[in-house]
Amino acid sequence: MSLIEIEHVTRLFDDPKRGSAVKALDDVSVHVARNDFLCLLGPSGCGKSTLLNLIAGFDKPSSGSVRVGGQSITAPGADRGVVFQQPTLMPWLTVWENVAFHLTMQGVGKEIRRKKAQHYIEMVNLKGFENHYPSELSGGMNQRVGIARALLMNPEVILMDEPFGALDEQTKMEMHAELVRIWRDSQSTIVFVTHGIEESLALGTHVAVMSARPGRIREMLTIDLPRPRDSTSPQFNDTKRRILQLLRPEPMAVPA
Ligand SMILES: Nc1ncnc2c1ncn2[C@@H]1O[C@H](COP(=O)(O)OP(=O)(O)OP(=O)(O)O)[C@@H](O)[C@H]1O
Repeated sequence: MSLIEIEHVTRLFDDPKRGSAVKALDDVSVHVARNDFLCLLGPSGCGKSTLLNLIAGFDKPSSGSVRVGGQSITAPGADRGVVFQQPTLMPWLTVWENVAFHLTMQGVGKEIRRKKAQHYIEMVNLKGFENHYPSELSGGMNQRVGIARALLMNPEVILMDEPFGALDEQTKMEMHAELVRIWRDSQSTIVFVTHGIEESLALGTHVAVMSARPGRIREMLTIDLPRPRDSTSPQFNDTKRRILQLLRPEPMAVPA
């Protein structure tokens, strides 16, 4: 059984201003196995975030079903950690307090919170910054705090919506290496939204290439390139070319 099962999902959004509806997803079916690293790749507006939000439980499909671990998703849950493009940290809390934020909400004592936070702070390579505030860190470091916060809940699935979109190329590449290591160490399952072809190939075990309006899965690719991924290798570039072909707009049917 797959850990995540998305079956024939359609999501329509009402557009009352225009008296119509937007079909953000159209009959999307995706299965994600435990320990997979799935990248959802496609142009702006193809429904990547909509699909991620359905798995997170922030939204419900108009038709079809979304299950994680065999359970139908109706709301957010501790089995799914979410990392957004902006790390949404509390500016008045230190790094370790931000990482342990969910435990504070659960009324867990300070000593246990501190200890648990430390484990994940070290996992994301932020040792020494425990008592810094978000404003004292770089964008990449803040994003790592957000990742540590999601990992601390030990979720079965980590959902990431363009988490490195705001970072410069150099930092992004460092974060890719870091995230692959974290994914391996924590043996988690990741669904990662991106519009970057190279990013999807640097990270994923699978890439779901989506097409725009209505959002559909054009193809699910298995990426079995050796790690660390070498973006100059012929195999990497062959796969990149294949994805570029898939991302080209589908030709309109020509009347006979
Ligand atoms: N809450 C909403 N109400 C109305 N329309 C919506 C809503 N959320 C998304 N949409 C529409 O659904 C479509 C898919 O949006 P979505 O944000 O999922 O795309 P995306 O692939 O994540 O785009 P981007 O890469 O630009 O973030 C778009 O046409 C968008 O306008």
